[in-house]
Amino acid sequence: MSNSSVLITPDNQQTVLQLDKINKVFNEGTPLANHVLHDVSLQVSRGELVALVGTSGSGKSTLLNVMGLLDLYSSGELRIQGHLTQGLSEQQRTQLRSESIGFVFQFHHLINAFSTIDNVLMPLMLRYGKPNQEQTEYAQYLLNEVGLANYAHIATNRLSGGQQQRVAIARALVSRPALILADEPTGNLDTQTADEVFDLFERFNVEHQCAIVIVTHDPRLSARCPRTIRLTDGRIVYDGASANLPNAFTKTV
Ligand SMILES: Nc1ncnc2c1ncn2[C@@H]1O[C@H](COP(=O)(O)OP(=O)(O)OP(=O)(O)O)[C@@H](O)[C@H]1O
Repeated sequence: MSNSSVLITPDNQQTVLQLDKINKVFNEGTPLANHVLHDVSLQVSRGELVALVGTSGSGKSTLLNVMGLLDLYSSGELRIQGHLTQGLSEQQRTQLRSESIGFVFQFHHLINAFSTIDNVLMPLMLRYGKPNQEQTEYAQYLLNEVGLANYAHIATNRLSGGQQQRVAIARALVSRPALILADEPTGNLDTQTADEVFDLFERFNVEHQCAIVIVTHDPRLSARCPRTIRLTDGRIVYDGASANLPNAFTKTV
């Protein structure tokens, strides 16, 4: 399925994520200092589906963690839905994160002992406490959407890997975020299941108009994203249409 139908026009285009000259130095000021991100500038608008690619160690996860306010950056400016993130307290960062961003990781971090629907509701429970009827109905709607309508009350450790990743996607969407950040979400799935999980990202991207940035080593999946950003040694070396990615940059491992 192509994503070319995304309804972005100049009128409703809205910047969800903006990075200006972001640098990240681990262990700054120590002999172990490691300058991993170098002047990374990019913008992601509502409804975009973006692949973040690059060889192992190029800084993809570091960049995703910075974008998601899971890690601090060393210099530059980062805005999420127009909010400047510099100088926010930990509590404010957590609030902005939980209001604006949904995460999907390779290892989905579901809580095994909990039912599927409680896992989906977890971000809302952490924020608001006991879920209300509208929230529960929305979680059930998302489970229907990811093909798990009948699994709501089954413990997640009884689901297959692909099913668990579907639960993680529903969980990422439950707070209706403007941005989904996914780090190798299909990394431990077989090809067919990876394709099916990716179909869901495409569908939610179009139907909910959430922006999605997805780290992947799989060139088949990055080719399905209209836009690719490629990192080499923590620098953006390509940012444009995936279809125009130079051959020299198609290697994603
Ligand atoms: N907490 C940390 N402290 C110091 N260096 C780190 C830390 N986390 C990551 N790095 C370094 O940052 C660089 C980029 O790592 P990162 O995990 O972002 O790469 P990646 O492109 O996601 O790699 P992969 O595709 O293998 O997951 C590596 O050199 C790594 O060693």
